[in-house]
Amino acid sequence: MSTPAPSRIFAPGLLDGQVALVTGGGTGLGRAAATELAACGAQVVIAGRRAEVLEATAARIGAAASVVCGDIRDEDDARRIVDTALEHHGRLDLLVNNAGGQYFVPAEAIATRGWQAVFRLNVDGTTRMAELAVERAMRPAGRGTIVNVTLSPHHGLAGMTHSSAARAAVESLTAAWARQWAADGIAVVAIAAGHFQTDALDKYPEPVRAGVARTVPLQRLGQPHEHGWLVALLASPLGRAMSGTVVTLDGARDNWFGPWPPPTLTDGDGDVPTEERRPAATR
Ligand SMILES: CCCCC/C=C/C(=O)SCCNC(=O)CCNC(=O)[C@H](O)C(C)(C)COP(=O)(O)OP(=O)(O)OC[C@H]1O[C@@H](n2cnc3c(N)ncnc32)[C@H](O)[C@@H]1OP(=O)(O)O
Ligand SMILES: NC(=O)C1=CN([C@@H]2O[C@H](COP(=O)(O)OP(=O)(O)OC[C@H]3O[C@@H](n4cnc5c(N)ncnc54)[C@H](OP(=O)(O)O)[C@@H]3O)[C@@H](O)[C@H]2O)C=CC1
Repeated sequence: MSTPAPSRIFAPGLLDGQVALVTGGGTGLGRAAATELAACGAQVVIAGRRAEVLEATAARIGAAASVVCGDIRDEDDARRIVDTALEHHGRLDLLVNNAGGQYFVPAEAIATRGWQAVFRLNVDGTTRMAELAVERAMRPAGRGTIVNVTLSPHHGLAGMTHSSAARAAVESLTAAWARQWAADGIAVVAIAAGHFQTDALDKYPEPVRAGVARTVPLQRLGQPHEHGWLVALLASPLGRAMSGTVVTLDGARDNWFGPWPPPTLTDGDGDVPTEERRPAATR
């Protein structure tokens, strides 16, 4: 097994001896975070539902990475994910609550089950993982950092209103947990991510994808390694001092505004598209 290439921007050994658990660590932003954490010296445990995706990422990272399969929406799976990390390494310094998502849909077309699905994943799953990491690893050790990754909800996410509400809830939980767990030596920070170039964008309706970079004042999508750098920074001692903070990483996208629906998004009848359902086998 190979050792990871050193970080391009951080001092060698910044995170030596640290153990990180990254949910959704097999793909996109989670993979970039796990890769950078390993490059800084951390041991990384990556979690998700698909073994083959996780194994491929772990092979790319090398000996610093290990894999645990599970669904963060399931209580038993979530506990097993945390316990596996602890059994392998005897400690857990960092939880990156990265697994999350939603589907693109006009607000008035969101079914109750769809609203619940988005909350189960983004709010309930994130909460479950944070509480388990605190109870089983961080509080007993008297130290730890939790990084909650959200999609910035700061100006409302038209086209993803369920996610807008869910991500705002996670930001609020971040502030509350930071106060609640401070005496246990635990720091909690959120990253409000803008729009990043990951494979996950392929699932959105074509007109949404086509216009997405233009909604970023920097005029380009964020690159996953930039997100990885921020996660590594928050895993460093500086992250502990930032507990309770939401860090926005978005190329100034929070400053962008425009009409809803954007003229480029509607069809001849003025309707906004909803993204295609995933095939049943992958749900
Ligand atoms: C380009 C613009 C965006 C740029 C920024 C990018 C931001 C990102 O976050 S990219 C990362 C995206 N990644 C993901 O979203 C991955 C995770 N997402 C999911 O797993 C699903 O989207 C989920 C959150 C809906 C959870 O899936 P699951 O619990 O498996 O839910 P089901 O597929 O069983 O559906 C339950 C329920 O939800 C409604 N629904 C789901 N998908 C759609 C859809 N495409 N259109 C309409 N309705 C949908 C529906 O009500 C489903 O109930 P049933 O119809 O009874 O099955
Ligand atoms: N790309 C972007 O522009 C932005 C993304 N984000 C957020 O960043 C995070 C990562 O996004 P990105 O990498 O682009 O997208 P992905 O869809 O690739 O990432 C989602 C990851 O979470 C895992 N996951 C999903 N549901 C569960 C579950 N129930 N239990 C365990 N793991 C799960 C998936 O793996 P598996 O399916 O195998 O379980 C996958 O690895 C998400 O929260 C996303 O919403 C935020 C802002 C912008």
